[in-house]
Amino acid sequence: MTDSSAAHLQTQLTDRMRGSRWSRIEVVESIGSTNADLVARASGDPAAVAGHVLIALEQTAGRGRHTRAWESPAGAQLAMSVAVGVPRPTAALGWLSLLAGIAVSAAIEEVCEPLRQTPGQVNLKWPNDVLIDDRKVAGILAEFVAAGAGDGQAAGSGTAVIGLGINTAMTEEQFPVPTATSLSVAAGQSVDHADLAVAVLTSLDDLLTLWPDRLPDIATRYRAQSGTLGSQVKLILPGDKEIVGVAEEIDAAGRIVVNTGSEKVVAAAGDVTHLR
Ligand SMILES: O=C(O)CCCC[C@@H]1SC[C@@H]2NC(=O)N[C@@H]21
Repeated sequence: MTDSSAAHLQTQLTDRMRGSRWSRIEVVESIGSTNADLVARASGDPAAVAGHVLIALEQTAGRGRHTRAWESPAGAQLAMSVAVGVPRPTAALGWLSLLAGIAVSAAIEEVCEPLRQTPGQVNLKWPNDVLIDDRKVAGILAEFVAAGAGDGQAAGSGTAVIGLGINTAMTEEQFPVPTATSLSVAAGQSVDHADLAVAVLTSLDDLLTLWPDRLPDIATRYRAQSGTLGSQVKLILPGDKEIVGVAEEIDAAGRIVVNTGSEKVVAAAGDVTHLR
């Protein structure tokens, strides 16, 4: 029988990620929110938490974008947060969550053979929803904790906590919305959480070597994986204003640029629907 305990997963991951930027990997059976936990730790000692990874087999108060709740039923999702040191102020902070989307979609394609066969079947909806056949399989929430005045770090520096939830074994009955999916439903394959976590952490490690100095290289990879860029989209902006247009590009700050025909709207946040 395979050992699916938190302690076993932690030992496997610590072993397999040795030598990477991920200096400490912790796996817990249950937690409120892995993001909330790392954010709290980063607020106490920002420098000490960079490189930490926290995984939970279950979250009881998972956090989604726009203060929504996020469901993480026991054993059915890879729920993981990583802490990344941000040593100096940068306008490219928004790219961290986009970069995480690339890492997640690449990892899914790596571990799910059936999904690798059809390029574009796994794609990204701006900013960082990971879709399979237009249904959401993974979400990402990046939060920034600025270093306090007394931390001895440069102003504008801090820690980014990037949280990601990948629905691995969730069933149709467990989906919070009909537009959700999981790897088992979409690919008909059960995925080993250790293999998936290693693939995500390795890909993140690689992509972070390009951030923030080589944004064009990250942008090229984002565009290749994006279902949004070049498409006709509906964008609901904070405050509920709706626009329709072609998603043309992502700017240096990670904002989407939508051309409505009469103007170019640049948005840092919002909800996109792909129209075609
Ligand atoms: O699409 C979204 O709304 C973002 C969802 C992010 C969920 C992950 S699960 C691990 C980490 N901990 C949380 O509380 N949220 C993120």
